[in-house]
Order: sequence, then structure tokens, then C-alpha cells
Amino acid sequence: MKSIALIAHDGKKAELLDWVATHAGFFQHKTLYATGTTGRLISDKLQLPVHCFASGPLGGDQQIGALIAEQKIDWLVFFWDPLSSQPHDPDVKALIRLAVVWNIPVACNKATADFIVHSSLFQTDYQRSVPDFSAHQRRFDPAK
Ligand SMILES: O=C(CO)COP(=O)(O)O
Repeated sequence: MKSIALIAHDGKKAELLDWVATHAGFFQHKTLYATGTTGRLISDKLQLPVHCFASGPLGGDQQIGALIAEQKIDWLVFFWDPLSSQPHDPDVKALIRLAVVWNIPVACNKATADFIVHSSLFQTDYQRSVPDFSAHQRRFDPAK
């Protein structure tokens, strides 16, 4: 879970910033991508390096969608606002669709995002504690 896209609509930006700050340690060695305003807020307020794309309404969601299609994003954290309408709603839908098409985890709220952070920390600890983790994985997923 190295490359993470972070996006929040205006009504959810404070919540996303707060959530990223809570998990600052987790984000230390990740490659972060974001739509314009979200990314600038994260880098200004939390001093994390973020690759910023265009603002959402100007095509940022589509740029992140393109990265997903290129398999360069491992996890999409998208705190979209269910209580306000967006002029670029078709772009929002297209982004979430691509995340489903490419089978990457998508967190649209704090509860899910927390769950994924904890599960990924667990997996990392687990990988360290099991000497031959890949053999162990193969038992559960013969494709690996
Ligand atoms: O609109 C957005 C996502 O749909 C977010 O864009 P900004 O991060 O530029 O506000």
C-alpha cells in the first residue's frame, strides 16, 4: 500500500486533514497524490509531500482516474460530500467506477479509512512475523 490518492470535497476537507494528521506516521513513507486544493492543504498544513493534480472540478478526478487505470494507485481515499451537489459529478462517478474496475480499496469515510490503515499495519506486522510470508500467501491464493 505505497501509492495513495487523497481527495476531499470542500465540506469534508477538514475531516480528511484531521484524519491524515491522526495517521501521520502511516503516511511518512508513502507516495501521495491528490486533487489540487486537497493536496495543497495537506502539504501546507501537514508538511507532507504530495503530487498535486488539477482541482477536482477542473479535471483532477480524471487525472487520478487515469493513474488508477495505469495501476499506479494502491488505495483511493475519497471523502466525497453526500450533502452537496458537485458540478463535476460525472467525473466523481467515473473515478469511483475506475477504482472498482481495477479492484483497489476505496475509503469514502473515516470508518473505512481507519479500517484499511489498521488492516494494512496488521498485514505489515504479520509479514514481518511470518518468515516465509509468500509461501503462506500461496496457500490461500494459488495465483500468487
Ligand atoms: O472536487 C474534488 C473531488 O471531486 C476535490 O477537488 P479539490 O481537491 O481541488 O477541492
